[in-house]
Amino acid sequence: MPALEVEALVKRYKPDRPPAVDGLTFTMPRGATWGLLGGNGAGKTTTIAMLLGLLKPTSGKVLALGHDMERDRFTALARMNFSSPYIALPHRLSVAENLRVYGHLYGVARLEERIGELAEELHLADLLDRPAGELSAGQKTRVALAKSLINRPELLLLDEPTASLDPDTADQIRSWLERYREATGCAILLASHNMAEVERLCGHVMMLRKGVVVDQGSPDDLIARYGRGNLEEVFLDIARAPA
Ligand SMILES: Nc1ncnc2c1ncn2[C@@H]1O[C@H](COP(=O)(O)OP(=O)(O)OP(=O)(O)O)[C@@H](O)[C@H]1O
Repeated sequence: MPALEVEALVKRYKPDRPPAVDGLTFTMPRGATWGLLGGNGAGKTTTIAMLLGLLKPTSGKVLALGHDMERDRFTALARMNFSSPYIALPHRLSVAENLRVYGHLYGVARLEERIGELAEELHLADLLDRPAGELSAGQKTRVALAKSLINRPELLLLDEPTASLDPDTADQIRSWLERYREATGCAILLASHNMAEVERLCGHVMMLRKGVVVDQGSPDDLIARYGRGNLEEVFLDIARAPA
């Protein structure tokens, strides 16, 4: 069974505006890491919000780990998780309290042990007693990632997973994500503007433009097909092509 099956997904926010996502169809296998790329406003966040069931699609269908997100959302959500720089954690709660709240929501067994593991792996030990609202942007990103892993998800949706991280920390997080995927077989869909990150982590990328996938393939395939030296150059070619 695939991690995600998405069929003809459409989101139209306003009847007089073009759809933000316009007929997205794809099947992402278990254990894969895929990238969702596109310029500002291409529809990445809207797509992720629909995949999570946070936003109701205008039409189309999403099956996450075999569960229909319209009818059986809560069974699917227990086995998946997400992280986004756009969703703030409760500000007054400490980092540890935040992780406890989410851990309880997901019914995580041996929660304190899990929080300890994540604190060690993501170097959060010094932050556990600090209020989430007082952290720097990069520290918040790491805490959001810890939150997204609290229930050992089988499907992880990451919107800009290394936003605001310094190059050293971002590199550690990417290595950690690779190890997590290898150890657990978790499927990861990530939206990112960092092409080097996508080239390193993703086996397949979908290029979105105005809510439509205009090209897709492995980073190596795309680079070869466009006759370019890296994914950033491919991205620029696609983004600047006439509509
Ligand atoms: N709540 C909303 N109401 C109306 N239009 C919206 C809403 N949210 C997003 N849009 C529009 O939908 C389109 C896609 O936006 P979305 O946030 O999904 O893009 P994105 O690819 O994530 O962009 P970015 O890289 O800037 O984060 C944009 O044209 C945006 O203006």
